[in-house]
Amino acid sequence: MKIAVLPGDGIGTEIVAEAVKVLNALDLKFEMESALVGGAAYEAHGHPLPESTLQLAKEADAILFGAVGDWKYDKLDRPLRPEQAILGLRKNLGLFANFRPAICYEQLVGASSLKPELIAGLDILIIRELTGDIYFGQPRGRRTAVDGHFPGAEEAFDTMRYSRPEIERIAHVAFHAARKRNKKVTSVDKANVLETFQFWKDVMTEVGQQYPDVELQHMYVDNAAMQLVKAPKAFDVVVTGNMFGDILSDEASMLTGSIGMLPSASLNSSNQGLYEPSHGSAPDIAGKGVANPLATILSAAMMLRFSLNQEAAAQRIEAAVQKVLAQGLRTPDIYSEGTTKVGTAQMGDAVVKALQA
Ligand SMILES: NC(=O)c1ccc[n+]([C@@H]2O[C@H](COP(=O)([O-])OP(=O)(O)OC[C@H]3O[C@@H](n4cnc5c(N)ncnc54)[C@H](O)[C@@H]3O)[C@@H](O)[C@H]2O)c1
Ligand SMILES: CC(C)[C@H](C(=O)O)[C@@H](O)C(=O)O
Ligand SMILES: [Mg+2]
Repeated sequence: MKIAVLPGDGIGTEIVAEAVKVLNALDLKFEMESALVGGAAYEAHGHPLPESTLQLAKEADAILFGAVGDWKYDKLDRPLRPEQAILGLRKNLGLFANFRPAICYEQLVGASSLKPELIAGLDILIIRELTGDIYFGQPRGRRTAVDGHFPGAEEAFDTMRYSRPEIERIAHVAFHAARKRNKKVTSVDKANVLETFQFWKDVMTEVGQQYPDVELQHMYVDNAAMQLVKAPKAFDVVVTGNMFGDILSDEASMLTGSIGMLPSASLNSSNQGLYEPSHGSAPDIAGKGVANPLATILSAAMMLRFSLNQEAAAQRIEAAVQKVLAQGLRTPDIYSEGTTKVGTAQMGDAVVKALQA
């Protein structure tokens, strides 16, 4: 079992170190190889996704990824910016299915900004299409406007697009996932305005007919953003495009207490996967030893489950995470009165200890 370990930038290195600690504490044999990615790779090799890093990722059974990005790179040409590394990995490896489960652990009900009764027992799964949409559509760029409100003005443009097979395959992923859960799929779109999302809705409806045992609900994205904080437990599986999924998953993270609790898995059609927390490199807290490593540790559990066929080990990690939360240990992002504040490494150590108990 070969794991490519790509810590990246900012808190990426701190949180991945804890996940690696946890993996090493399992009685399993992994070959782990690390490489630079993002701003760190740009500094060393002049490119955020060097050929050697991409090659390592392609050859591995799974990739454990931290986060990339820092404000100091925002003025670079776009192809050289750290974020292009994660986008390039997703595209090159065909990682089209992004699973972002938002689970509110019993012990964290008080850590969310929402009322406890709204989120207690919450378990929803956001499935975000990850290799299409306005993120990758061509053409894009800058030009002089020939029409619109200001002809002759400088303008920028991107292209939103989805093809039928792209929508069909993510629809099947969502319906399959729902079959193993509460048998409800909410497809989030903006069909009332965008042709891309009318097409999305039509194809979702067609594919849904093959799953008569699963309820399909359509919802506009603006309403979905509102319903997620009004009645989040009404959702089971949420399937949506790349851009809406990016935004709604950050919103859903607050239902779990913190973005530091939201893991993710990005899979391709051969179940090779990239596993990363849903959050970014958090430059505001990087280097302080206070980042929450649990989203990354839980992403490692997803890696064991989805790509490495080690369900028992995945469950051991998840149980260990619940145990440290039950012990009252909290990084600052999930701290509340009466609990014990710990740093990144202490939290990782506690998970390792809980694994062994
Ligand atoms: N997949 C990725 O690598 C990824 C994802 C999102 C953002 N980014 C990049 O990260 C950089 C920072 O972006 P941002 O600030 O908008 O988003 P962010 O997710 O990095 O941070 C948002 C807020 O959440 C907090 N936070 C994030 N992770 C945390 C953790 N584990 N524990 C405690 N607090 C945590 C941060 O301190 C910050 O206040 C940008 O360069 C952005 O492009 C990368
Ligand atoms: C860093 C950025 C490219 C990325 C995205 O928009 O997909 C991030 O926000 C995420 O959610 O993984
Ligand atoms: Mg995001």
